[in-house]
Amino acid sequence: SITFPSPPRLPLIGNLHQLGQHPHRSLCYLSHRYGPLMLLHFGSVPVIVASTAEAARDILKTHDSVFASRPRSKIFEKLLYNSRNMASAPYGEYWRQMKSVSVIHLLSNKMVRSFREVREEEITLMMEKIRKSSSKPVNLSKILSSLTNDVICRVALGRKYGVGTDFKELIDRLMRQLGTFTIGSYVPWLAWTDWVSGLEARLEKTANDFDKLLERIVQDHEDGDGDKTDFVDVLLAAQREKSVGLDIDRLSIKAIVLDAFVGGTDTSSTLVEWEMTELLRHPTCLKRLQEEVRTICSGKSSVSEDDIKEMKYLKAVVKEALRLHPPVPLMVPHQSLEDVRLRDNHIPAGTQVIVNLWAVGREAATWGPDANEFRPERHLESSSDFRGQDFDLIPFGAGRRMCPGISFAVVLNEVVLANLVHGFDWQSIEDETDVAESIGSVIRRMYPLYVIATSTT
Ligand code: HEM
Repeated sequence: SITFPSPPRLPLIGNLHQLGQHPHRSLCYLSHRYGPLMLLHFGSVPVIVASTAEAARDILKTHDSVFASRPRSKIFEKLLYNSRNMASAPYGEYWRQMKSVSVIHLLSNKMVRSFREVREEEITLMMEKIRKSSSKPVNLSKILSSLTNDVICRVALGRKYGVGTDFKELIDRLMRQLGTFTIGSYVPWLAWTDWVSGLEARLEKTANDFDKLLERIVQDHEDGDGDKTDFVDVLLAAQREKSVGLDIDRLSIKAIVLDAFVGGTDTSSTLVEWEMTELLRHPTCLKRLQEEVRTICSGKSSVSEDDIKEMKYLKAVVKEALRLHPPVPLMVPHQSLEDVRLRDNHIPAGTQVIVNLWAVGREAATWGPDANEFRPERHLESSSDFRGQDFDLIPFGAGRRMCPGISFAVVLNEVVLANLVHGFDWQSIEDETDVAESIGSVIRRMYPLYVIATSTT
């Protein structure tokens, strides 16, 4: 049986009462007492929590293929096509095919490069919006959220569905519901409460509304001229030509498109939100970054993607923000497929595992006594990266289940941040910029970031 250290638990709810509002913080705190691999119980469900780089390596590298599945979740099943999307599909042939379609056809470096114009146009629009605020406080969080939504809409669907459209309203509803906690998943005999509370009916309505909308979008693509190359076009072409080895049906197409929104929108805007928050709290870092960007782009009205390559401090700022504020701090839960021995423990098939990326990024043993401080300089001399090889920094995960959207996300992030600091001087409206965190699986700021932007161009 699993003998990892365990905090004492209560009958029925297990350790759920110890998770609090910010489980990544509570679990990190517990790991200081109970160790890098702990056993908790969420209701009646045993869950292993890994909290250090070494423990993460055990799960995501040494035993990657064993821990590559996902636990079943009623919410995912209801909202995400019965878990036939990639992110929540159990490990197996279907998931493998979906992932290779995404990695090869949708999110490859070549595809990411092909969307450069979309990024540039949307960033220009964002900069104009901020400029119009003419030194009055502006809600940067909202502007960033609509930027990432617009970019992903254009890339995935071929056109924008912005604020005020059914699509945006539905995405917001879906994201809210995906973060819902269902007691029935952990305490099976209380499952009826989810039904009585109307949750199941609400989930079903969202899933149906979303499906109708996606169905219409796919149909429009089939009826259209077909010379565009958004995700839906690429998937429809692959289906026609049977070129991917997988007989992708209509449902898989809609589920892959849905993954891009669920996995890519909030995560991408949240990262810029935290970068700007930390830069405002650390004016010397902001100044150093502005100097770098403005020197490399002197005389230019905006920053292009070619300019970014030389920006070493920019890359250090991005790494430092990802280390301290990984947008998905507890990753997506994994589950073991078969029995395995992990550090002399027998782990039965079907055991859930959570890797606490937030705790890994703040480990004093790797990052030193100032691990909790924002200090981008620490990355300037180091060659370690966040692409899944160096386990002390794994904000996108590692191994088979690693985020397929990493290149897409990083290019967008770097060019957005560089343009923001190039085009404006920034001033916080608070004495000390707030760092309170939201609840949910993507951790953004609790309150929107209001700032004063003064145009420099
Ligand atoms: C800053 C931005 C992003 C961050 C920090 C991030 C982070 C993550 C993390 C931590 C995981 C879980 C890995 C695991 O369970 O082992 C993940 C999975 C995933 N991400 Fe991202 N992500 C980002 C952007 C994106 C984008 C832009 C897309 C798509 C357009 C995307 C699509 C996905 C998908 C489909 C999965 C599931 C992969 C699987 O289960 O095999 N993500 N991401």
